[in-house]
Amino acid sequence: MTIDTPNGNITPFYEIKDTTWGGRSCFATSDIPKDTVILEVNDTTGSSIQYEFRKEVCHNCFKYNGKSMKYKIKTTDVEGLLSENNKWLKARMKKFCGAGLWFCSTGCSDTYLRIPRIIDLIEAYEILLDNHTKMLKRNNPDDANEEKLNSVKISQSIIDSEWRNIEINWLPMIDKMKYTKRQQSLPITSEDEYNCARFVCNTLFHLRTYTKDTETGKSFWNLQSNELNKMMRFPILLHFQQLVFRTLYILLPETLRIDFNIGTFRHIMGSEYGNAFGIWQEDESVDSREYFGYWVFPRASYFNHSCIPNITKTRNNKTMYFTLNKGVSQGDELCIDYSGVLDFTTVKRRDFLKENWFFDCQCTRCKLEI
Ligand SMILES: C[S@@+](CC[C@H](N)C(=O)[O-])C[C@H]1O[C@@H](n2cnc3c(N)ncnc32)[C@H](O)[C@@H]1O
Repeated sequence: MTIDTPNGNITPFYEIKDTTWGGRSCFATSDIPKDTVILEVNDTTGSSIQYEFRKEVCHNCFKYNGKSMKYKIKTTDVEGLLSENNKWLKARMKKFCGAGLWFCSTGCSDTYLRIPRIIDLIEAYEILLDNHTKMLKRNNPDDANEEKLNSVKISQSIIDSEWRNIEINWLPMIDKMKYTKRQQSLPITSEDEYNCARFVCNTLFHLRTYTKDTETGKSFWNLQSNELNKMMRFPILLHFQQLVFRTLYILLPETLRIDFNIGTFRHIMGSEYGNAFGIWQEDESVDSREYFGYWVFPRASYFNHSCIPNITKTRNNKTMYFTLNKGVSQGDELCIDYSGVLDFTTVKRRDFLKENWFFDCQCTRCKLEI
């Protein structure tokens, strides 16, 4: 059974309500039989393929066969899509490198190229690729400083004040600079920052479609942010985020920079920590499947975790399905498994959730076992 509602975007199977134990959660609105697909989503607001899989995973359907994908976007594919606004790309067409996108078939690259205004994202990706190629030739000072950057003390006021510093001092300084001087102010970045910058571009691009008056856009802006928890655990992330922000502020083309500001950037990053789903290899067991990257589906981000989940997540190409693995009664909480460690002992499992997801699990199994 799949969802079939008049507007296709609100499931009739559950309602989202506040709880006293774990923020908002989803509750069945009626008795629902096993095997019902209670949510089906393909409206990602942002996705990212891991750097090491960038050539081996199709950027359209996420197919993987252990080898480099055969198809890249060609200059001739892009020429017809260019508009007045793609000034950078127009000037650089002869040197076009494929924007770091690989596909399993011409069908997949054609489908990708048919996404409305995809040229704006291709342009941003190509700019980042060009910058990354230059960065590869430079020594990254952070490699030696990692330990120091990870020992910084983090609190909400420290995070806020670091961003205020960027806003008050760095932005006005950059705004005054001419193009060439701005380029010289680009920070040195590595593969991780390059990949993260691509994820932010991807999100900015999708948020043009999923505006605040759409169900997906509304859900995106309502996502819980895990900025503080994540940075307290990995202090280096504050420095990392600022490198990505500064890179994007200097490089983003006009078409994607309209809604780009510190607030949006922090929400994109903060909500990714704790809400993103893994893009896992299909048709492989949990123990041997590859992790290709992650993506955000705001409408699917209201499921809490349970160590005896009643929902199973699956992926088919670009769609995720949330299917009941047992029958539920009206009012039951509907939960997924975040962790993949349900076989661990109670203590280990709870420690894992605390370490990686920053919460003390309040599910019925944990309550029973402790
Ligand atoms: C993907 S969100 C789920 C929706 C979230 N409750 C909300 O209001 O946005 C994940 C967050 O929900 C909370 N959460 C999820 N499962 C939980 C559980 N079993 N026990 C306690 N808190 C939980 C944690 O704060 C976690 O960071």
